[in-house]
Amino acid sequence: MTKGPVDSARVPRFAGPATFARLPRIDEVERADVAVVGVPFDSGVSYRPGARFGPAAVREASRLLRPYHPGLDVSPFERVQVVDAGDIAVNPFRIEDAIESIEAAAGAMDARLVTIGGDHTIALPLLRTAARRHGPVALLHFDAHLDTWDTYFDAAYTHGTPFRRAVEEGLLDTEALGHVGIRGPLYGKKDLDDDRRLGFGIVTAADVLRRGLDEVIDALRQRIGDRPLYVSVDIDVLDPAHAPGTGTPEAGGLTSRELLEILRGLAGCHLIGADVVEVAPAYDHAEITSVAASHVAYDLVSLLALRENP
Ligand SMILES: N=C(N)NCCCC(=O)O
Ligand SMILES: [Zn+2]
Ligand SMILES: [Zn+2]
Repeated sequence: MTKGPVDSARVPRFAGPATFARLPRIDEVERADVAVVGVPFDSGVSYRPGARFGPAAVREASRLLRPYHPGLDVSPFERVQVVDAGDIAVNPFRIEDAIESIEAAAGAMDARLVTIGGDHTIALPLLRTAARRHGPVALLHFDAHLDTWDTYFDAAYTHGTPFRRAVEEGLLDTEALGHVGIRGPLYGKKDLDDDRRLGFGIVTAADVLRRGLDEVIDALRQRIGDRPLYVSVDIDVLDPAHAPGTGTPEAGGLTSRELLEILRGLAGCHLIGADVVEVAPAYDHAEITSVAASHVAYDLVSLLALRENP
C-alpha cells in the first residue's frame, strides 16, 4: 500500500500547504520510490533571475493534478510510493558550494528523483549523482539552448555550461546524447561544432514541427535504447506563449502539448531521474509556466512509476 495525495473530494485542493500534487512529505512515509525535490537556486543565470522561486510555484500549480494518467494508463501514486522531499537548501552566494551541496543531498536520497529547479546549473550535480549510481548515462535534454557553452565571464559553472562540464567529467554516455527543442540565435557556428564534438545530436524546434512527433520519438528511442536515461527539461523549451515565466525566453518553441507527447513517447525507456528547471514565476502570468512545469513533472513521475524496477 502506498500513501497517496490528500483526497481532493474531502479537503478542497486549494486548502492547506502545497506539496507536489498534494503528496505526502518524505517524513510522513517509511520509504519512498520516487521523490520530487526542489532546488531553489538561481545564482547561475545569465539574464533574468528568479528561478529560485520555481519550486514553490510549481508546487502551488500542482494542486490540480489528479491521480490517474490516462495518456500512460497509470496511477503513479498507487504503483509506487511518491513523496515530496522538500527543498535542498543551498548557498546562494557561492555556486561551487551550492553544486557540492546539491550533489551530496541528492546522493543521500534513497529514491529516484524528479528535481524542480532552480536554474540549469543544478543539472550538473544531479548528473554526477546519477553517474555514480549507474555509470555514464544517456541524456535527453529539452531546451531552447544548448547549455554546452564553455564559460561566461570566465565562470565555468553556470546555467549555460552544465552539459559541457558533464561530458568533460565523464558523466554522460556520449553515444546517447540528444537535445530537443533547440532554436534561436547562437554566439557563432562554432557553438554547434563544439556541441557535435561533445557527442550531442540535435532535434530542433523546427524538426519537431516538420518531421512530426512520431518520427522524432522513434529517432530518440533508437538513440537511447535501454540505456539508463536522465531527462532534463528546461521549461524554456516551450514557446514563450506556453512558458513566459522563464529567464532566457526564445521565440518559436514547442507547445506544451508537443512536449508532453514526446515525454509520453518515452514510456518503457530506462528513466533513472529527471529535472524540470528554469521556471521564474516573477515573469509568469496566470501560472501558465508553473502549470506546464507541474504537468511535465507529473509525466516524469509517471514514467518513473511505469518502470517499477529501477
Ligand atoms: N539554460 C538556460 N535557460 N539558458 C542558457 C542561456 C545562456 C546564455 O545566456 O547564452
Ligand atoms: Zn534554456
Ligand atoms: Zn537550459
